[in-house]
Amino acid sequence: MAESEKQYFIGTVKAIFFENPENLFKIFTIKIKKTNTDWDGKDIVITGSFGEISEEEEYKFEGKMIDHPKYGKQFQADTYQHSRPSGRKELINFFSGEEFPGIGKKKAEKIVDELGTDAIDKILQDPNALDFLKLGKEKTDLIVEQISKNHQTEQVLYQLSNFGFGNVLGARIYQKYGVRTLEVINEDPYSLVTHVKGVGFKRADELARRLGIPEDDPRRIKGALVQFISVLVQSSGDTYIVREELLKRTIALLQNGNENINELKQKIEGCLRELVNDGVLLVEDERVYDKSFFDAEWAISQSLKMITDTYKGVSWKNSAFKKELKHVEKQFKVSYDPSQEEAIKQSLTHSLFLLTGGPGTGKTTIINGIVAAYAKLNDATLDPASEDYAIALAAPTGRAAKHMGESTGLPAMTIHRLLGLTGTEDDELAEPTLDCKLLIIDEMSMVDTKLFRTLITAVQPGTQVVLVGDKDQLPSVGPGQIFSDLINSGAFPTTILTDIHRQDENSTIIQLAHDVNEGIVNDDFFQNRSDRSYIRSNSRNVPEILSQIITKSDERGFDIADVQVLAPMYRGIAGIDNLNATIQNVVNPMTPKRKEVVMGNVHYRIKDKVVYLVNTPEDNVFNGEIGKIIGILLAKENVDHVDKLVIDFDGNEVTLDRKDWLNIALAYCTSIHKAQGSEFEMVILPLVNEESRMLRRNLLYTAITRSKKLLIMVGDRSAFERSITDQSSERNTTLKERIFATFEIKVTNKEEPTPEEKKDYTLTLDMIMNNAIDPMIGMRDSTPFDFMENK
Ligand SMILES: Nc1ncnc2c1ncn2[C@@H]1O[C@H](COP(=O)(O)OP(=O)(O)OP(=O)(O)O)[C@@H](O)[C@H]1O
Repeated sequence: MAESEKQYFIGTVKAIFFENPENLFKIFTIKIKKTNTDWDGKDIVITGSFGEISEEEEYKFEGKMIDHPKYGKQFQADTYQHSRPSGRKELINFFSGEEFPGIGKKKAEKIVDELGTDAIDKILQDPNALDFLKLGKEKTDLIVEQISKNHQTEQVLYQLSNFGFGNVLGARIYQKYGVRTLEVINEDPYSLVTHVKGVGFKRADELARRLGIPEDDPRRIKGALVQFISVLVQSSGDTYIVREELLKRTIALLQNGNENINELKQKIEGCLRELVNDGVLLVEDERVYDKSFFDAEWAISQSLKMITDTYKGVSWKNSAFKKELKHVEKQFKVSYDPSQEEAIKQSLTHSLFLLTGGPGTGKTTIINGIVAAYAKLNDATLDPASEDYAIALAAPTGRAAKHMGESTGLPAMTIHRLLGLTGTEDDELAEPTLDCKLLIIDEMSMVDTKLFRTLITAVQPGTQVVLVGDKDQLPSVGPGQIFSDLINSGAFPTTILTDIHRQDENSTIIQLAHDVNEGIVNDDFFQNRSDRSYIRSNSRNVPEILSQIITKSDERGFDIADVQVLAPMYRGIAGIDNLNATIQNVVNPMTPKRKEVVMGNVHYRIKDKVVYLVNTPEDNVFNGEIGKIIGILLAKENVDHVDKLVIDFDGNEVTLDRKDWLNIALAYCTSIHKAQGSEFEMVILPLVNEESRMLRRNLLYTAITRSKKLLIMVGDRSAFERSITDQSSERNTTLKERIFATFEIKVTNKEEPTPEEKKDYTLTLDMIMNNAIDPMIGMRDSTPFDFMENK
């Protein structure tokens, strides 16, 4: 075999034994006709991403031989083609065959004489290549269509690989646009930025350059604008971008030093107008929105107005309320304090009520009271099996929903489940309706703009809605700060609970959380108490210290399921990925006889603690749920020939094929964001100076409040101090303004944000023009995905 020649196999597909519909990955065997490798078997297993592969058909596969640790030698194909007739005789038979009526042997000979032995390629590249036959347009088109139909998918994937897209991304692009892929790309490669996850502006830009699209082409400018809006909204959590900021960033990205900046700016503004005309973006005053966020904020405020307008009030008197509350207090063996009593009353007498409070202030106790008193006063049934049952309880995470269900004794579910959402892009288009009279949502701080839009627009006239949460926790991962915007609008009755009721003499964690929330930094924070301690460490020593703590906690009888390490970031020596590997080696190490499967850099073994990263309602597993691996089924041991993991999510056993392992991660250490809505017996919290740009009060507060019994803080003292003193700035949203407008609330004395509250928009156009400032400052080595997701 010549050095430069690629390894190939030509053969007929015998049996396809694995296909992943998501990414076109397939595994099959072929009967070999020809190869330039030294493989001397009759068959070979081929793996790779392919469009349509049909059994009994002949293909040529190019790629390389690999030695799979379990399955032995296989051929990993990176390109493939339907075997084409190549010799003169074969080609003449092909063209004169039944597939092409109207072409006899003579005409077939003519084609090969004229176009040569690569006639098929020539016809695929140029649909006019057959014009010389003078068959007439209709007939010629039919022949060209027939040829391309046979070779289309592979043609597209082949072309995509020429464009530099790997198998996975290429397959994803093909899945989006199908046979129109090349047409779409040629027309506007930047549309990939909007439509295909994983293709960013830079990638589309490289493609555009190859296709000869000029640098100042409007398609390029629009691609940059759309990309920036999407990245900035996701990274900042804002629902819009300040126009000047967007222009600056776009100029900085597009300029190459030669053009006139003012001209470029005008062009960008022209493209911005076109995107607005096309309904992709929306500009209002100095704000630029992705139109879907603009619409969502309006839809939310209008639904809230409908809910308050259609509420008819109550038929019972205050004396009846007082009487029923006494019964409820007796039932729950509790005596509600005045603010708690007021909260229950407000919730029962209003269409929409907001309840916020820190840990242990009695939110759950109040929800119980609301439900019980509501049932009594409205003569409503609490029997979920009854046709008349009309109470819906939900929370953003499975864990929080479970907690709600356990404390009320009534069915509670995730908001996704309640609304029949799938957790995929399709949710954007969903318009569910909610058939209930009382709706209570817990952990409201985690609900983002898009989810709240779907939730609140589903509510029917006359429903009473109670939204409960802790406004001081981290805001939602997705854009928006719904709960605090609703509270700060002042448009709805709200109770802010401040008194701590949890009676545990030895507990100092809750008080610590409240102190952090008030910005109190003192020595007490770093003192060791019976339920919390602080261990000073730099980032390098964090893994070793954590290993020791976990070994000790194991000796003290803590189940690893109850011990949770929470960290702010994925990267770094004290980051989530490294700590997971470290802890796994301590609590669940590999031994020669154990089974293990590997995915990327992650090893999975029986007993490993894992977290689920997406919503799969059909299996009843949701994002953030923690489970334990209880079985590993190797491909060679099962009929499907695929590696499988069996995971126990709290009694719900789910089997995941290898292709679904992207949906899980090791969970000895998770992000603080992911832990929202969950509580753990023991929390270990490493914070180090390297994470300084992430360290904010609400992050530390959220982490501390996840701990029920024991809290161990490890890291740089200054990292903790900074977390307490650095308040996060408000997100930029306009929900409050929409509420003011919809509810016709006159805003007087509108407060200007303080300089610290304003986002850091200090880059001036001049500085960028002079190349004095890196326009990607603060963004280059980090994205929100660094700490929001694990990929
Ligand atoms: N008025 C009260 N009198 C006595 N105990 C109370 C009162 N209110 C709440 N509690 C008790 O305080 C503890 C904390 O209450 P609860 O769980 O309702 O608070 P929470 O705000 O939901 O807290 P978290 O968010 O941490 O779960 C519980 O043990 C509860 O029984």
